[in-house]
Amino acid sequence: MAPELTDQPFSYGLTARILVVDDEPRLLNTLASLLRDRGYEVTEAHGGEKACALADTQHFDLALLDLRMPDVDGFDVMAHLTNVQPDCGVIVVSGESSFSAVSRALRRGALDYIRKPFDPEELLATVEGVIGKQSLLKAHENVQMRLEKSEALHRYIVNSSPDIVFMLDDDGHFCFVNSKVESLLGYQPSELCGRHFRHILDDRDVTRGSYALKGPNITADNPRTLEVRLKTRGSRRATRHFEITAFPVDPQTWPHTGATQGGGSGKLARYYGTARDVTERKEAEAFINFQAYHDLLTRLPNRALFKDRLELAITHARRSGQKLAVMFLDLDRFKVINDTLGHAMGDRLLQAVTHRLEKCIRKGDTLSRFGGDEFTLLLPSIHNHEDARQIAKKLINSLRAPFQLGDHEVFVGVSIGIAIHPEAGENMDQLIQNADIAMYHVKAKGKDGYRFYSDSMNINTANRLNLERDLRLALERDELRVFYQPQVCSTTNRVVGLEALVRWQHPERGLLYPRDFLPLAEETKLIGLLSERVLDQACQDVGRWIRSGHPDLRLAVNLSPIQVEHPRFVETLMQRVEAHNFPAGNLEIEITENVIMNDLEQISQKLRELASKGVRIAIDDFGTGYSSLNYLHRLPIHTLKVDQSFVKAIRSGEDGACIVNAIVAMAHGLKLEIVAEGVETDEQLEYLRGLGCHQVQGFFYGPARPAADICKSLGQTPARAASF
Ligand SMILES: Nc1nc2c(ncn2[C@@H]2O[C@H](COP(=O)(O)O[C@H]3[C@@H](O)[C@H](n4cnc5c(=O)[nH]c(N)nc54)O[C@@H]3COP(=O)(O)O)[C@@H](O)[C@H]2O)c(=O)[nH]1
Repeated sequence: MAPELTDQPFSYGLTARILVVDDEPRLLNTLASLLRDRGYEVTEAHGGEKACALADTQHFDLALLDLRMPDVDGFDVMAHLTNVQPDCGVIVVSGESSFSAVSRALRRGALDYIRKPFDPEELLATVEGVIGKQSLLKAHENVQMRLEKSEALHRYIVNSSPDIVFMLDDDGHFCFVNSKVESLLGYQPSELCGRHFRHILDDRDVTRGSYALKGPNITADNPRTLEVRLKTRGSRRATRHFEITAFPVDPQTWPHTGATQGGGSGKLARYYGTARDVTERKEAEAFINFQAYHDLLTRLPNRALFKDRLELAITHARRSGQKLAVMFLDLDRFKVINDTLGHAMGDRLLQAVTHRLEKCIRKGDTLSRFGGDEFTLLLPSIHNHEDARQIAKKLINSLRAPFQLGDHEVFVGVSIGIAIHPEAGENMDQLIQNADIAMYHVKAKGKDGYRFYSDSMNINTANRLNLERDLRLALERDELRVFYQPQVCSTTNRVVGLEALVRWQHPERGLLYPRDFLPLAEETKLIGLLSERVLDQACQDVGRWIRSGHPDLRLAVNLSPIQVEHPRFVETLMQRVEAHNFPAGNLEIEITENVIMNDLEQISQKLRELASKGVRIAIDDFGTGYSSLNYLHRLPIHTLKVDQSFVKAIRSGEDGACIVNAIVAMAHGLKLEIVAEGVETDEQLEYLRGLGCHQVQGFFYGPARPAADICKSLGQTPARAASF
């Protein structure tokens, strides 16, 4: 027995404290002596009033109570004791023998009844019996209380666990689940009990999750751990990530069956464990992972992920014998917009561009942001070049419409280089590099277009470095030459103009053509210096011829987009022209439509400035670029140069020639001069004459030649190439 377990210590056996109440002093005394002799701690109360007063101040385990007393009777004392000391047992010792009095006393809570006069032994036996019962009851209450406390403590600990705590039977039905399941997933523990845990597994994890407990080797030392997604309750259909650890239940230590929260299969609990919510960790991991492989601004795959996918696609293409395409996309005019409107607008533009580009591709394609305004696109399975061409056109067209950035309407274009596997590269690096090289060729040709990589574009890195070094030396050593190709009046056969075309007299490789070194000059920005040299030389040569009797002779010079886009373009050009005293009215600059459209506003301003100084403007390769006719009458344009490809088409019949017809008719309508390029045959010349195209240029009259040759021929009639 453990009396300290009670709130008010109970006096067991001989140490029990007994209150004896009677209005007869003699009887009171006898009773008290009898009990004291047995070792009880006895307090005497002479009458009911005294008894109530004692009960207010002292604790008793038992009261021996006379019923019939004046003023405050036994029933009143019982009522008072019930109030102030409900644990105190009562034995009625009374002369009252009526059934109703006895029954009333017992109903009011008396534990026994002894009739006066009493037999001392019987009385002591009754007292002992009642005290024994009392202490048993008390002990039971204590045990009960301890159990309840212990149960509450364990329940508190289990329910306060940050994890879901569960027990499952052999089939995987819940036997128990703590209330954490409600705050984490929204289920009531009672609704889960008896249900299979599959019920809360996310559909994607049902198979893996269901088999997780099937393994034979789950032991206390080798618990089963797995990560699964669990469904939350309700219509949100959200899932959260959990790390589950399941241990086997030892039937020796937990031999109980069934559910502890209602329902249940009645089977033995087989597993117990915890499910820890790791959603935040998983989301953080997913974010870190996303960040490592994606560009956060556009949310596109980054360079690393692109390379990874390309590597896989190449392996697959090799196995299946299929082709794949890599495109390198570089935005035109992005830098200007970014510098003018600020980086925030630049970022918005990149997002909007991404959005449009994404709409042009299929699910299996990979569009990535390679850096800055560069994107790469992988088309993992194409049939032929035509497939890639269609996509490239789609991408270019998708960016044609203006972008609205706040109050600003801006235009961007895109230059696309395409490398097809396996022709344009066997491995990942080659393909990306070659697509990049092809893209540079688009840029050099006036941007906003696409080109397929071809071997002629490639100069490997070592060659590239050598070539760059050689080109710098060429500028120092004055190895660049300016050749001139005549522009001839088709009716008089007289030379009306000369197009300056650069050549490089390489000390080892001989005469090099622009295609061999201009892309590199553009890339390395040597184009500026190179163009200055060409212009200086051409102004000197042609200026001399003008002064020596050919006052109307026109000098046509090609300009690189990089030159035109330079903020000090007009100033620099005019400085050189004036330095050579070259008449501005004899100078015609050739630019492509794409250069104009790249930055219509800026370029128009520059062209107007030049035109106001007398410089003529020619649109080179007309018909191959934007072909946005709108700018023609808004800009000070003097000449349209019909591209060679249209002139070549003349020989293939009427269909091929119809573009030339249209361009010439339009030029007449707009009162523009027209020069047909690439004229090689009589047939082409006749056709053009017939159309009223009065100026022609091409091998028919001869290729571009050095100044010395031109000098000799000037004034002569170059009827055929041989005479020029
Ligand atoms: N920025 C600068 N660009 C320049 C300069 N010099 C040349 N270029 C650009 O290089 C392109 C190629 O020039 P080139 O190899 O000299 O070819 C020119 C002619 O040789 C060629 N042509 C002329 N007639 C015919 C012909 O009958 N058939 C035929 N197959 N080819 C012919 O065409 C080129 C001239 O074309 P265009 O410029 O369109 O008038 C050249 O296109 C320039 O863009 C330079 O100094 N700076």
